[in-house]
Amino acid sequence: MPAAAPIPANPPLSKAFACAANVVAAVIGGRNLDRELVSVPQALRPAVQDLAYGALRQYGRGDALLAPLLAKPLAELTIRSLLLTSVYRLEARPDDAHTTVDQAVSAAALMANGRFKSLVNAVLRNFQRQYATLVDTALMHNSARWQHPQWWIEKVQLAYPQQWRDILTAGNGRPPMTLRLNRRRIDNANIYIERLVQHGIGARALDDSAILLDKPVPVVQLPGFATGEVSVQDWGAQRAAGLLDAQPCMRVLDACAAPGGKTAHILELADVDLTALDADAKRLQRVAENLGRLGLTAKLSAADCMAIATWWDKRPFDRILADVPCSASGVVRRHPDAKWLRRRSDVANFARTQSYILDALWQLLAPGGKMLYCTCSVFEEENRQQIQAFVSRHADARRLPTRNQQTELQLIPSAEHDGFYYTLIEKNA
Ligand SMILES: C[S@@+](CC[C@H](N)C(=O)[O-])C[C@H]1O[C@@H](n2cnc3c(N)ncnc32)[C@H](O)[C@@H]1O
Repeated sequence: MPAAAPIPANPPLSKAFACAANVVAAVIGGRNLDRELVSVPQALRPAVQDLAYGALRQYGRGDALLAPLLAKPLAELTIRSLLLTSVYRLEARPDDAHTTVDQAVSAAALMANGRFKSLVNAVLRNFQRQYATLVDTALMHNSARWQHPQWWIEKVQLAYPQQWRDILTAGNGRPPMTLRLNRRRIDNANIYIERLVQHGIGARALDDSAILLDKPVPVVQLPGFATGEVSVQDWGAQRAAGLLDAQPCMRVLDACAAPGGKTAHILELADVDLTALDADAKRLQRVAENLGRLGLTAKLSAADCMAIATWWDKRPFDRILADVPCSASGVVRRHPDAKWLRRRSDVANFARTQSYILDALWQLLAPGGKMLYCTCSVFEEENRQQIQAFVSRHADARRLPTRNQQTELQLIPSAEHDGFYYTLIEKNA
């Protein structure tokens, strides 16, 4: 096999465009964005990631902007994806429009035997000429205006008559990067912030242990990361360990643990006897890595938490964290592919699985014990409706206050945290 040509240190943008177009086409075809990005050569990855994330974040808008410029829908998915990434960059970098068009046309020459080079050139030049009219027309479509599928917009509007615009807008933004201090190692956020500043990283404290960075940085640049002084964890996710209220020596189950952010936080706050399960053995490996870096220990088991007979030793748990698989509608800005890949029916499927998981885990809870149910969703079927149905099925379940006497906490995505739902349920003694 001939050796692959080496990629230069600063590869031309055309290569990034061609590669991003392939990634976006794969995602439109149903593949996972992050998994596709893993196979992108390292030298190209930052540029490809920016183009692919950007194009997918505003896919509804890009699609509507391009439609009037194409005589008929473009069957060649990679070329359509090249146009989507080009339109994203033209809007994001209006100062660099000449380079965008030039490099996108060069990318087209590298793809599909160069058959679409003239078409790409013509579409992008027309895009520039007709921009104002195209935007006016596109914004008449809801999915272009709010950059989410129509069914998703309707669900959020119905559930949040006041806040739906904020929720959708937050879903289209760039996610914040937040750190969690390991309170076993550092007990004052301001001390760590001073160290960040010495490393040229701006940040502010959100509470005693959560620190919001002014902008994301690679973890290798964080002082003390490798030695377990801090972890990266969204502020909304940091609510879990405190709400669970695990006390020293308790038996705790983290039933859906990977990659282990909440597992580690629980262990940082108290010396508990913790079992961390995940159905995905590969993802469970990340729990092991995270705990190793932080110097923490738990019993790890790759198991389906509902298949109790395969892993449970019949000793009840005092606390259970059920951070269940969900639509991830509260963290869509971190996974912009999800909103276009999901179907309305997926939400009902997630809700069904969540109810099975809840019923299975309830059998494992000691009388007087507490189970914390958590999703990173803003959809009611997975949250309020799920828990209302659960307590009506289980006469021995009682909901406890989470904050201000409310028995549930629905965080909507904001500049400071992602969207999360929490509710704490106690089993009658
Ligand atoms: C929302 S993620 C958990 C995030 C994690 N608690 C954290 O804070 O890092 C949901 C996890 O549930 C796992 N999962 C899905 N179905 C499961 C099942 N039946 N039993 C155990 N784990 C399951 C998935 O593999 C996924 O890792």
